[in-house]
Amino acid sequence: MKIFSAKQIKNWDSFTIKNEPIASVDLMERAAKACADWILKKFQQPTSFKIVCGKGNNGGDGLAIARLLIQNNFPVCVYIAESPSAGSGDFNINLLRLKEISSAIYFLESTESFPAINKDDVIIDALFGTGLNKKPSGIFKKLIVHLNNSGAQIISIDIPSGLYADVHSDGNAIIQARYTLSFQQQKVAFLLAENESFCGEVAILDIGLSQEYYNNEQTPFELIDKNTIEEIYVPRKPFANKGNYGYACLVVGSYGMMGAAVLSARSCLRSGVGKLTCYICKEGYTIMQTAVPEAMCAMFGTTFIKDIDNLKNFDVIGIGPGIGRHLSHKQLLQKVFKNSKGPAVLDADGLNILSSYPALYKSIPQHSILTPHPKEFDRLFGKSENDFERMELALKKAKELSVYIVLKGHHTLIATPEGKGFFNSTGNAGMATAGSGDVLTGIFTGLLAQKYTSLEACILGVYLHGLAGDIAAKKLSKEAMIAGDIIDYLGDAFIQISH
Ligand SMILES: NC(=O)C1=CN([C@@H]2O[C@H](COP(=O)(O)OP(=O)(O)OC[C@H]3O[C@@H](n4cnc5c(N)ncnc54)[C@H](OP(=O)(O)O)[C@@H]3O)[C@@H](O)[C@H]2O)[C@H](O)CC1
Ligand SMILES: [K+]
Repeated sequence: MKIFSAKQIKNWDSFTIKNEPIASVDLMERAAKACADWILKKFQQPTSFKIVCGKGNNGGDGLAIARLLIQNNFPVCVYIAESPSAGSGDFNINLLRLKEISSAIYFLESTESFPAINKDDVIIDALFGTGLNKKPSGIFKKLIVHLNNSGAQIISIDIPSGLYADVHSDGNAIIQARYTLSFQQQKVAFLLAENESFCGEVAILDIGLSQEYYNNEQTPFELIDKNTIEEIYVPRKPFANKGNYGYACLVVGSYGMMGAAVLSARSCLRSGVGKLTCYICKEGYTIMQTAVPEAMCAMFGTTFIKDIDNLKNFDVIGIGPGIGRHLSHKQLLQKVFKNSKGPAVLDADGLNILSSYPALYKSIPQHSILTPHPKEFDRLFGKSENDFERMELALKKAKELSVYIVLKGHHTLIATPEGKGFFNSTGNAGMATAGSGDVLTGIFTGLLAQKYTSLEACILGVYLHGLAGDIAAKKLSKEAMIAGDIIDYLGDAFIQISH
């Protein structure tokens, strides 16, 4: 699903109003009804709502929600933050409509007029939406702090007030929502870790914005969903043999880190690869042959891999999990880069070694997949001040080096050489566990070997990895699940995407 900027969302709004056609106040009513329906499902009597509104359309949504909740017999007080603005047209229409059924409407002109808030109250935050155009200051800033300090649950309408939808919200006072009810689609700000404490649980509500605008509008950002996966996933052919599904190579493991090697080998095989050889150190031989009998082994070095050969035999090479940082690994990387038939997969210590030799960056095979977590990313490309800056840098570097950068996180970002950014929608905090990244490397290597393109392998890989993690968390809990469980549930994940 495409993700639009605040400006594009505004245009989407106008396009819908003009072409559906629908009066803007009726579109606001549709948005408010979607929010009220969600709230009515979640909260029972005798919840008391305090709705805090600005004077733009976000505030208008708040007023319409107030009316709908009152009509459902909930106690509702409305507070409007005063400003010199006359209020948007639809705000004013909704204010008149609300006044007909309620007198509990208060204007906040100073901190003295701020309401006392009970911990059991539920606050609905409709102060600012996507129209935020400067840092909240003065009474607005104080109001945001007052609401955050109240200890009451906050539901933000469209976006937590104070947060920008698609740029870094540098030091802004921002509402810390328990829930954010946003319209039609995710916003980039919701997908970045730096905003986790503001957005809470995000629910996306369908308000019927124009499909035509959605189809025709271009954007660099997408959220990977079921539809994206349906377009990519290729079911196995009935007459297939293992030769049809590629020959992968993993350069993995060292003394004390054979677990990473085993995890990546198992996940590579569970991703459907035809054949796999693991390049490992001698001391890992018995471990690998016992733990993963389906994989073949080639051995070099005693405690770590010293050298490799015959790389031309493989359709794809994955390098990194558990190899440690040894001086000779520079040559190892050079050999892999030189002998790779196509794109390679680089992870963990593979990336750490690479970051010590920036001169090697230019020789990374075209369309290779680099899978750094934020710290590895910073080591490779330099520190970023915030998540937006890191995202932009990932897009720049992916283009510059003609590689796919998979920046791992809660919503993993795939930065492509074409300048696009795909966010993953599967996965959970239980996957923040040792070995989870090794599993992902195995999956990418397995999918590339089966002739998925690098972009397809990235998208399908992160989605399957997250989905298997979600299934594991459901069965075992986020706490108890370990990386090996992600592999164990890869089969269920494949079954889900193939139906
Ligand atoms: N397409 C949709 O998704 C729909 C969205 N709706 C809702 O509309 C808002 C966006 O409404 P908009 O009126 O454009 O903007 P806001 O309500 O967010 O606020 C704009 C007003 O606030 C003032 N402003 C902005 N920043 C500040 C600040 N830091 N301090 C003080 N005041 C601020 C600004 O006034 P200026 O005169 O200063 O420019 C604006 O007046 C969207 O988020 C949804 O909630 C529709 O209801 C349905 C369709
Ligand atoms: K809001």
